[in-house]
Amino acid sequence: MNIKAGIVGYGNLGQAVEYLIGKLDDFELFGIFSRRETLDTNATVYPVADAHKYKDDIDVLFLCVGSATDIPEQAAGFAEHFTTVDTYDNHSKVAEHYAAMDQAAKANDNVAIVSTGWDPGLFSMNRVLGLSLFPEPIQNTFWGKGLSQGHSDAVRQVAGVRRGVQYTIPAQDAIDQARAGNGQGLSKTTSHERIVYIVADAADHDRIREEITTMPDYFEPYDTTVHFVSNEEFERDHQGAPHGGYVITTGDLQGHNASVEFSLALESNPNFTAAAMVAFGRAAARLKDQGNSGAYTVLEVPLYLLSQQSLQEMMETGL
Ligand SMILES: NC(=O)C1=CN([C@@H]2O[C@H](COP(=O)(O)OP(=O)(O)OC[C@H]3O[C@@H](n4cnc5c(N)ncnc54)[C@H](OP(=O)(O)O)[C@@H]3O)[C@@H](O)[C@H]2O)C=CC1
Ligand SMILES: N[C@@H](C[C@H]1CC(C(=O)O)=NO1)C(=O)O
Repeated sequence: MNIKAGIVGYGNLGQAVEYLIGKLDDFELFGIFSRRETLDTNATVYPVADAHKYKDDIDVLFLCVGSATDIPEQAAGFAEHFTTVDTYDNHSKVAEHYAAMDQAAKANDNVAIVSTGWDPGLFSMNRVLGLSLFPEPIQNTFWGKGLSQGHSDAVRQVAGVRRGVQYTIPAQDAIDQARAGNGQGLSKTTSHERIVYIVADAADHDRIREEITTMPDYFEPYDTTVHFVSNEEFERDHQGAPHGGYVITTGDLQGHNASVEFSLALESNPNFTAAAMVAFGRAAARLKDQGNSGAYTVLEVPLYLLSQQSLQEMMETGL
């Protein structure tokens, strides 16, 4: 299958999806849809407002836009015209997003795989797997130390923020407790701190700090520190986007302890997120080709559809 792909949004994630599509022999890039007229790419660039004109040229549209505002405002409109994949990661509003995408996709015989990536995404899959194994599971998720793209996107939406990033730091003793089977009672909010670096005018600092630290869903429950730095410091100290994390599940099986851990160590958060997104793009094209429509979470997509191999090939190699 040769999958014709489009990319909406040419930020960290969009550039990483473009790179990966260029490396894979079952995809070809139709073009990039952006709010900006010129981008640093050799690919064809189209105005994002014109995307619907190319609905018959694209098999899968990768929505590489921000989750804080872009996805809620734009994604369902794309699902009316395209089979889509997104990385929506406002966990408290995933059900709302799924319902909107399901309605738009079903009405137009499209597939929409939502909230791909690693959290939500691969971590979601491993949380379900871990919880399914034990009568009384104890499960904890930890992120970092690293740069959260979703939280960084969220701070960049605050008026007056010229540049911004957010780092997530887990408490090592909490991770140790979880690994020892003592994770019950640990909370994600007390097991992590969030550090934000912002470039903004001094007159706006107090307001920006207040807006960030009280931001629902992203920062409000956490211990969050906001630093204001010069553009030169930002340029010097805040390049790259490493990240990672752990899903740790422990339980007792007839008096025998078991510990299940899924971990990620990422030099580049956007490149890894793109890898998960493109694998689900392959699955989206296949689901559509099989005559399906509507929204899918990563939990509803048969795993073999992500692979470049067929199920038969995987069985013949012994799984
Ligand atoms: N589920 C998961 O595990 C993960 C999810 N994500 C999600 O991915 C989302 C996108 O992340 P990321 O790519 O880092 O966000 P970016 O801020 O880099 O890009 C988001 C959008 O901003 C616009 N943009 C980017 N650069 C510029 C610029 N210089 N000037 C003007 N506009 C710009 C782009 O649109 P345009 O080209 O039209 O200007 C782009 O679509 C995050 O919000 C996060 O929610 C990320 C990582 C993991
Ligand atoms: N969605 C996250 C992926 C992980 C990282 C994270 C955090 O640091 O809080 N939560 O989930 C991202 O945008 O990077």
